[in-house]
Amino acid sequence: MIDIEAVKAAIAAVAGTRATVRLEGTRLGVVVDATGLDPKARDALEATVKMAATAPGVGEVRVVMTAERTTRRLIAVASGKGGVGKSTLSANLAIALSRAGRRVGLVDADIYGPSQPRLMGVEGTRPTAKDKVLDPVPTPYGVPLLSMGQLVDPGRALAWRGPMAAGALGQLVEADWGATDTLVLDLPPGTGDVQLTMVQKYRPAGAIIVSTPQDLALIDARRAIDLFEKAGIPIIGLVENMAGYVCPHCGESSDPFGNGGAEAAARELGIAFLGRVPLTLSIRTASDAGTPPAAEPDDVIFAALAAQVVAWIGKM
Ligand SMILES: Nc1ncnc2c1ncn2[C@@H]1O[C@H](COP(=O)(O)OP(=O)(O)OP(=O)(O)O)[C@@H](O)[C@H]1O
Repeated sequence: MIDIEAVKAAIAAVAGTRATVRLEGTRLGVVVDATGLDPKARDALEATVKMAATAPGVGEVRVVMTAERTTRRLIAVASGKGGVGKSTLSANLAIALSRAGRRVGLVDADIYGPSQPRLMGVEGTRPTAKDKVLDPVPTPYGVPLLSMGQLVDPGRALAWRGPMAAGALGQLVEADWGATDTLVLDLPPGTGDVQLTMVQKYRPAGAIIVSTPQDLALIDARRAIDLFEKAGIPIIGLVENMAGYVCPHCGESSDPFGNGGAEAAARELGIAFLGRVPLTLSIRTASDAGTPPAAEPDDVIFAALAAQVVAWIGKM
């Protein structure tokens, strides 16, 4: 005999008025209104309701979460030229977004130097596939990953033109991402045909441009912005990487390339300025060792960038 009132009380204790309970024979169905919850809170509520519903005599428990599933958004990270820290930023932003409550996956589309498997601590891991659909590789940071480097041998993709690169990107983006709601896309550096074709075909919701202080006087950042404007993709904003040098010995910060230039450049270009990431030895060593600094409990730098991106997504 099932004590339905006790079961209802147990469910109400964790879900309040969000839950509606129905018993058919020994089958218990619970419909939970998940409106307004972020993806992680929604998962957590589903798990606690399931636990609360498991009572003596109950055969099967079915929990149905209502409210629309959020659509998966691609957030592109781009740079006008190589070596500005686009991959480092993509990895750390993906982790920081995950820590901010989003369900995040990372797509490494950088055919010229796919570095995400190393940055995310899963170098040498190959994804499996089911019916030709790839299964993203889990990483120690709760952000599953697919990388061009896991599909093709280094060097082979270098000569690809746009359509081939976009075809390969399709396998990464259309993989089995499950409940992932945000895909951070690490684009190849530059603003040529490969990047334009990828962007036109997979239409990111928005783009983040990474630049360094010494590039800002140059036209690279502007070229990257033009690329997205041409494709009709909104720019989320500009991140200045390697902004100021933090001495590993005394912790003092200095600005060999001046200070405030990026913010002024963003203003001039008519885009938002998302923040600066300093040039520090620890960012380089931690990233290269596969232990991204955004995963550290005391991270504030990448968390602040992620907060801006979450706010931008919220306004969409
Ligand atoms: N803020 C930083 N402080 C110190 N080192 C950094 C910082 N950002 C990136 N680096 C280092 O700079 C190098 C280049 O970074 P990264 O590979 O992320 O650049 P990229 O723009 O993605 O390059 P590519 O165009 O080759 O893909 C790496 O060794 C990385 O560890």
